Amino acid sequence: MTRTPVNVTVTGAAGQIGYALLFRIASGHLLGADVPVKLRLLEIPQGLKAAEGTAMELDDCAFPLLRGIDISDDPATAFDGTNVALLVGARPRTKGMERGDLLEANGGIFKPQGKAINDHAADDVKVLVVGNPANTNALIAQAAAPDVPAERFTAMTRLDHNRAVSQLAARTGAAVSDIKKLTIWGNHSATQYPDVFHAEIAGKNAAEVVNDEAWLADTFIPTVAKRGAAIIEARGASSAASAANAAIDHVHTWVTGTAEGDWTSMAIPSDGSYGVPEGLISSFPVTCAGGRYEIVQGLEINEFSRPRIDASVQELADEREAVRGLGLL
Ligand SMILES: NC(=O)c1ccc[n+]([C@@H]2O[C@H](COP(=O)([O-])OP(=O)(O)OC[C@H]3O[C@@H](n4cnc5c(N)ncnc54)[C@H](O)[C@@H]3O)[C@@H](O)[C@H]2O)c1
Ligand SMILES: O=C(O)C[C@H](O)C(=O)O
Repeated sequence: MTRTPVNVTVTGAAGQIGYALLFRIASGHLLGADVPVKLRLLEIPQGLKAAEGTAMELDDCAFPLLRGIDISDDPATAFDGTNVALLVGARPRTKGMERGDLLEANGGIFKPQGKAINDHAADDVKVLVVGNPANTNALIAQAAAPDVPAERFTAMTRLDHNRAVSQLAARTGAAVSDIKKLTIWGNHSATQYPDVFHAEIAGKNAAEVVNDEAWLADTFIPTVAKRGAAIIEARGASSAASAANAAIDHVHTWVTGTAEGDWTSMAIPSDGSYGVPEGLISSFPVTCAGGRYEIVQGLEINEFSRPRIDASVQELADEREAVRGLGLL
C-alpha cells in the first residue's frame, strides 16, 4: 500500500539550521524510514533564491521518500495542509537591540505564521518552534491560532537535553545510551535548569553517581545553559547541525514515542504542574506515546532544584508579560 505523504513545513529554510535539517527530513529521520514526505519551504523574499538552490540539492539526492518540494514566501501557501511545522526562521538579536525589540520583531513573524497555521494547516498539525526566543515565540504563534489545540504548540529544549546527557556521560565515563530520565526545566535560555536528580546512569541515580553538588552548580549547569553562547564564540555562528539534530529528535520522539523507562524534555504549554503557571510554554519531563505527550508527574523537587526551576519560569512569565504589553497575545 502506498502511504499518503506527510506535509512538513520548514520556515527559515535557507538558513544554516534549515540546511542541516532538510536533508535529514527527506531521508526519513524525522518521521521514519517508511514515511514519504512533501517539503514546504518558507522564506522571506531575499531567501527564496538560496532555498531554490537547496531544493536543487535535495532533488540531486534522489531521496526515495521525498515526494515534492514547494517554496514560498507566503505563510498561507507554506502551511497549507501541513502536518508538521518546524518554525526555524526568526529575527536574530542584532547589536544594540533590547530584549523587548527582539520580542516585538519576532512577534511580526510568529503572529502571522500562527494565524496561517490556524487557517490552513491540517487538523493533526504538530508545531515545533526552534527560532529564538523559542518558548515565547511558540506562545505568540499559539495565541494567533485559537482553533488549533493549544498543546500542539511546542518549543525546543531537546538540544539542551542532549547537551546535558553528553556532559554527564563525559563526567562519569558512562555511555550516552546508559543515561535516562534527564530533565530540562524552564526556558531555552541561560536560566534553564538541567536536572540530574531523577536521572539514571545505568540504572543508578545520577546525582548519587556524580556525588558532587559543587560540580553540578558551578560546572555542569552553566556549561549546559551557556553552551549556545560557547558555540557562537567558537564557531562565529550559532549551533546549526546540533540544533537540526535536536529538532529531528524532538519531532521523532513526539511522533514515535519515548522508550520504556525513559523520558525526554519538551517545552510545552503548562497545565500548572510543578507550580509552573498555566499556559506558559515551559520545558518539562515528558513521555510520548501515540503521537501525544504527557508530563511526568509526582517527581519530588528538592531544595537544590526548586529555586532554579522557579527562576527560569519567572523569566518566562516576564517574557509573557512583555509580549502581552506589545499586544501580541
Ligand atoms: N531552540 C534552540 O535550541 C535553538 C538552537 C539554535 C538556534 N536557534 C535559533 O534558530 C533560529 C534560526 O537559526 P539559523 O542559524 O538557522 O539562522 P539563520 O540566520 O542562518 O537562518 C534564518 C533564516 O530564517 C529566514 N527568515 C527570517 N524571517 C523569516 C520569516 N518571517 N519567514 C521565513 N523565513 C524567515 C532568514 O531569511 C534566514 O534564511 C535562530 O533564532 C536561532 O537563535 C534555536
Ligand atoms: O542562537 C542562539 O542564541 C543559541 C542557541 O539557542 C543555542 O542554544 O545554541
